[in-house]
Amino acid sequence: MLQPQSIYIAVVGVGGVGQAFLSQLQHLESRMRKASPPLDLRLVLVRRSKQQLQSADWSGIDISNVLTLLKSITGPLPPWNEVLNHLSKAPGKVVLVDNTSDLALASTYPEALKKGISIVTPNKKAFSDDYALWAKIFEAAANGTGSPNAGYVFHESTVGAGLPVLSTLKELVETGDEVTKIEGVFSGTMSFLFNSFMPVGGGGGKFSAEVKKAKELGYTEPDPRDDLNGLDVARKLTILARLAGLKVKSPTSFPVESLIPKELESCSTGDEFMEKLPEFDNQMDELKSSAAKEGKVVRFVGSIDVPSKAVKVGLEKFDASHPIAALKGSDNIINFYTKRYGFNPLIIQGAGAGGGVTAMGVTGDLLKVISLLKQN
Ligand SMILES: NC(=O)C1=CN([C@@H]2O[C@H](COP(=O)(O)OP(=O)(O)OC[C@H]3O[C@@H](n4cnc5c(N)ncnc54)[C@H](OP(=O)(O)O)[C@@H]3O)[C@@H](O)[C@H]2O)C=CC1
Ligand SMILES: N[C@@H](CC=O)C(=O)O
Ligand code: NA
Repeated sequence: MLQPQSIYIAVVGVGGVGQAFLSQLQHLESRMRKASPPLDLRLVLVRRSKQQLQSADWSGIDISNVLTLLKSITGPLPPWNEVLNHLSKAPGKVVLVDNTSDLALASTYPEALKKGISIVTPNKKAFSDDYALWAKIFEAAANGTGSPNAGYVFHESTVGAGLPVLSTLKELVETGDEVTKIEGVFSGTMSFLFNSFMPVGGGGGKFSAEVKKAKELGYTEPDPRDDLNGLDVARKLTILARLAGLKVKSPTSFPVESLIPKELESCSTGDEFMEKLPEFDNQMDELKSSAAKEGKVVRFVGSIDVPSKAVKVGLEKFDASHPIAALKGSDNIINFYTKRYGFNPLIIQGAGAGGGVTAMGVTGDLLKVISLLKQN
């Protein structure tokens, strides 16, 4: 009998998104095994910050037992360049799933792609840091201008988690529409915070308590200061602006409003910051009552005006009847204004953070890579 084609999967990061991804991978692996023709999706490497588990002979790791197996690993973490070299010698195509928020790891994507390793990731760093890294990634990738033997790269979950934001924008651009403006709520954490701390109609909890909840729900970045300083939204807008054709230099090259109180800017750890944040709840209460006096609520939004190349991120006041004011939970709303859609934007709305919905975007990207690899 003909052996099914094998695709080798390496996963880095097993936090909220990584664990949800592993459970979706298990589901996909079983579906692909029964498909016609069958496909063998084989997990061959799992790595976290201090441990790595590797399938010695490419035979695969039992997905259901990964976390327990990882815990038993001791000893030093192998250097990442050695891991990439090892993966490039796999007996078939390799897909690297980066579920970390590590910039150093993201900076090795061009090298991995040139070695024929495909990448799917929710990690925004590679696509939103210096423009030079973005350019190197797409010069190396087979779905950029790289060699057909190079790897493919997809990163849907870097904006709006699993919502089809990047695929929609790419299709608008590739089918010749002209995107003039993109605006909305791009952070699940910020959406959750303002929807629960300052709901339409009044009431709401203490700001610092809502930040704690957002972290517990898995919405925040590993360090919640990366959400509250506006940089997470700035990174998402950088990615969208670049896909819309603007060569945005970096996420700090345009105005970004931070919600970090001045006095807490010097906190050395995220834990210290979380501990001291309740002392500043009064500042956010003042913001809430001043907006309420005008019959409005405040929300954290972003926009890209393509013709003027203006990108900005920060707080804005909205009437209670505005769709942005009426968002619930961790919902994002992304409005694409284009020549084809005229005055009424194409709108994408739904949960913009959380392990399951983010992993869905990553698994969806894996499916896109599988379908491309099957054609080769
Ligand atoms: N949470 C969400 O809703 C969304 C998240 N994202 C993105 O998804 C990514 C993961 O987020 P999330 O799962 O919430 O984060 P977590 O903090 O829960 O998990 C991060 C994981 O990455 C591992 N890790 C960190 N640095 C390294 C490294 N250098 N080498 C190997 N492993 C490393 C950590 O290891 P260890 O377990 O040892 O600590 C951990 O397993 C981030 O880039 C985030 O921006 C995108 C959209 C939505
Ligand atoms: N921390 C981010 C996670 C998704 O990108 C957010 O809250 O939106
Ligand atoms: Na998305």
